[in-house]
Amino acid sequence: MAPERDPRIANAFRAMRSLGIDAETVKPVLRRLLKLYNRNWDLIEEDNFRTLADAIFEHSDDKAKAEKNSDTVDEDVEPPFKKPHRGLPEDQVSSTGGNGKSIKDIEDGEVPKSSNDIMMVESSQSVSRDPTQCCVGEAPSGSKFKNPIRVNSALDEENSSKRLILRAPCSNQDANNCVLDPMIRDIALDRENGNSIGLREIQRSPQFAAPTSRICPGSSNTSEHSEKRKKKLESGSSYDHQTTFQTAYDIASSTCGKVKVSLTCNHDQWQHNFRVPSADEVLSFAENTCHKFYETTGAQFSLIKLLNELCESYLETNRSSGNYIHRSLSCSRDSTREDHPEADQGKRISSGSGSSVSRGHVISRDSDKKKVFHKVSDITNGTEKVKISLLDEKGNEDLPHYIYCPENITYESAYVHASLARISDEDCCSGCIGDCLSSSIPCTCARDTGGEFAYTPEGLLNEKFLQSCISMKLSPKKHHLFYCQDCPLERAKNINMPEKCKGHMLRKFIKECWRKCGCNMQCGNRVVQRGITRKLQVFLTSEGKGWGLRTLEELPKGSFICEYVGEILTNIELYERNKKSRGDDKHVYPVLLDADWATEGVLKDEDALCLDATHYGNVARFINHRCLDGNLLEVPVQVETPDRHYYHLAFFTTRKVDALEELTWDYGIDFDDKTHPVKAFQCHCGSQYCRDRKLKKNSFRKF
Ligand SMILES: C[S@@+](CC[C@H](N)C(=O)[O-])C[C@H]1O[C@@H](n2cnc3c(N)ncnc32)[C@H](O)[C@@H]1O
Repeated sequence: MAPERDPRIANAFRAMRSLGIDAETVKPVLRRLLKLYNRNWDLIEEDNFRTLADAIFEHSDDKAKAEKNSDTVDEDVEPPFKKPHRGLPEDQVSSTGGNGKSIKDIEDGEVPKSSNDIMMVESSQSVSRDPTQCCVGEAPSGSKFKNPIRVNSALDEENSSKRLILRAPCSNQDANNCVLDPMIRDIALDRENGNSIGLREIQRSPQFAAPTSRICPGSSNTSEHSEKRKKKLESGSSYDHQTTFQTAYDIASSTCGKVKVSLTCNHDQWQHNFRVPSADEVLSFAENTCHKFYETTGAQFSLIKLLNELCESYLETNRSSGNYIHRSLSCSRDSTREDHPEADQGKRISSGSGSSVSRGHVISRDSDKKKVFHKVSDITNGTEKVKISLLDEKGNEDLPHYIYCPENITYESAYVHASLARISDEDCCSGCIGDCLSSSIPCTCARDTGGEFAYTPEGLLNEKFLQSCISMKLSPKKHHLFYCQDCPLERAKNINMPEKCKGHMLRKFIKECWRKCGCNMQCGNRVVQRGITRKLQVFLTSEGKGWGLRTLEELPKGSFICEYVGEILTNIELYERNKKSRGDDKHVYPVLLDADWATEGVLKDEDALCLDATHYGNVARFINHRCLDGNLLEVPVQVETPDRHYYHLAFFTTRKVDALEELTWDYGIDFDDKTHPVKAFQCHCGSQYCRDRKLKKNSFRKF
């Protein structure tokens, strides 16, 4: 062994002792390491003797395994790391002995007796989510620990995982002091356990006093890394901490191999659940993502070909212009890896709604300018049955700021009264069973649609109903418009001298079966309430309309897409909001629920409602306007209340829509009316019937 007075040896023992590792355990491992590293102390001392500590734990692991394998182990003798906890039921706190000794003792060749005890939580246990500190309970009866266990939780930034540090006072010291005593076990928080925080023991050894810093070998990955590291050491190459926890693949290459795209992953060995995927797995996953989000549906598309071409382009660009476009590539030049800091800039960020967002850089070949693109895999945060992605391939727009909400929510004063008592026998089909559409005689819920259901058995809007709605909207002749006696819109503008009502469009309602009906949720007359089922995507439009919504699949005529969801506001509240915003907002998101305003003489303010999706809304808030020939039609749907001041506004396709087509509807804007709550904008709908374009033409003629 090394000379006893070598201060580095003393330091090594001291460091291990502070981790609760006794000298007898340290000695053989340190000796082996010194031999292995050719007495290169730098490697051993690095990171506060981390390598030494690792090696000790590996050694103990190996020893335990060897003991287990050779059937010589007495069943009652506990292996050093896998010892079952005695005297306590599972999921409970247990104690174990530990040894501690001074450097002096070691130098004297003496192994000191156990002086400390530790307490630890084993397996899963629910604890409070207090972010700083909490008590998880009293020590169990029979235990010498009389004080509650303290759990400190801390975010381990290096490993992006939360760690809990458990501290327990020992029996032979003052309890208050003991909380600060180095009798601490680190316990990793099992994040996959969701709300019930699970604690998993990382390390345990009867001969160790509680370590003061974390050492956590034991995952399968760690063994993999240990193997790799051992191989490296055996092959004589110098051991480098940096490269040990990296995986690097060359993914693609130019034909001559001069330019390469490689993938590097820095995965710290302490990150428990990290499984190193193969290059093939990564590529096929990425290729699927490309198909899904970038619509690279052609069979000829291959990500690997694309990346190889990228490498070729690198050379080509160099040849032709002498400029580099390499900034987001990791490029190997003459077999020497070059580090490009930008290569690592694709980050996970969080949008205002809490959605998980990928952000990265797109290389623009023309300008050599990097742009930021956004991809959100699910803007609904899991609140809808289907995921809805968001994609900005152009990198021009900030992510939308709002909170995704799958259902309407009352803001303040709106009167939305849905009660079972209000639903009369004529408003439900309590005698029905199963699917109302399968019955030979349509039930009472079809009464409002002329005794026929509005839906087909395939869940589409039936042709007759759809056509009559479309024709009412396309030609709102006089008898399709109604005029309020005392229009809430005009009243909001001037309560004392309201102007004459400008008219509201008459609508056909669908009435869906609901809670008081005897049918089940799969009944064909429950389409809107079952929610979104189609594959949709929010994307950045190229016509300057901002974000838009498109379908990722072909949609038959009459398909239900989504309903318009937002805050339920009274018309007055909307008016006040609009006044406050002073027209500064880039986009506006209100729709009026005015389909039934004509049925009552004078509508109360709290009954004149609208939906505003500015702050809270669903995917419908992204649907842009198109004059007259939009491929969607909005239909009022009665679900939970026969009171038609409040209803759902559902969108159905007016024709077959191809995959990737933008979905649009006619907002019914009067581009001349500057006072309407749905503010007119400069229309870029592109329709030949564009009303705004006509206005421009007209005003042009005037001049
Ligand atoms: C309900 S939002 C639609 C989503 C919006 N494009 C966005 O980026 O969030 C309505 C707003 O979109 C814009 N918009 C919708 N249709 C448009 C069109 N045809 N031409 C120009 N802008 C349009 C207008 O700014 C309008 O106020």
